[in-house]
Amino acid sequence: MTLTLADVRLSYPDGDSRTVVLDRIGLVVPPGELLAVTGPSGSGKSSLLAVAGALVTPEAGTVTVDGVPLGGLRPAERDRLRRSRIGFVFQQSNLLASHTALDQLMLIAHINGAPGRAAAERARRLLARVGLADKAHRRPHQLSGGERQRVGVARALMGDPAVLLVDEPTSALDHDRGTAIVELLRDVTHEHRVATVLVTHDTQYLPLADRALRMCDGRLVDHAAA
Ligand SMILES: Nc1ncnc2c1ncn2[C@@H]1O[C@H](COP(=O)(O)OP(=O)(O)OP(=O)(O)O)[C@@H](O)[C@H]1O
Repeated sequence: MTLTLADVRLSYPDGDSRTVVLDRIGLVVPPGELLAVTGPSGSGKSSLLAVAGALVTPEAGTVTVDGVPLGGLRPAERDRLRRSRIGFVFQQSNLLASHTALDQLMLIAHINGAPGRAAAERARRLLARVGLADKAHRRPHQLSGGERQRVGVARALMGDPAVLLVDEPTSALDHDRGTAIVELLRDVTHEHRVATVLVTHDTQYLPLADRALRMCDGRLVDHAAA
């Protein structure tokens, strides 16, 4: 299984006590599955992504990415695994203003130490896959919000991740463009056999996912139980 969380617990100090943000989370996301996670503001959705993405270390429990338990890794090894096996797509696409769409992807190839011709071909293929073949040389301000998110999806796939973590990608988009982004995420999840966790406030997108769970006070529950 590509992404596994077992009995994961995270809390933050809150005055004299602590607020439990993730409460004994168990989750398995297999390759090729788009899992949508909804839930009210403050319920722990972003914290779940931070722990799954090796950005925050939980107090208890284990997170396993692509067969590797994160708990046993030194910080440098964890950083390497994050770079090589985990892709992130953010609420705002977080693109570099001075870089073209193609350069945003090539930056990943540079960071991973393989910026050659094969990487350039992969970058062009991915941009074509997200519908931007003819806009590869545009900078972010020359793209629409939906197009910027498409670049963000292509960039996240550039490093050939096993896990894709997506935080509110539709929040700045209207319904049609939001639907198109979630459908794109579902399709590339299937094609690239990545394990994708999509956090969204918006329950209208849930039918597009392969599976949907709800965060409720730090627990992950089925929608029927929420
Ligand atoms: N670094 C931190 N220190 C202290 N408390 C934190 C920290 N990060 C998050 N929290 C708290 O943890 C809880 C869960 O936050 P989280 O961002 O995971 O929720 P969320 O479901 O993603 O919310 P939203 O939908 O508003 O983005 C909140 O009560 C938040 O205030």
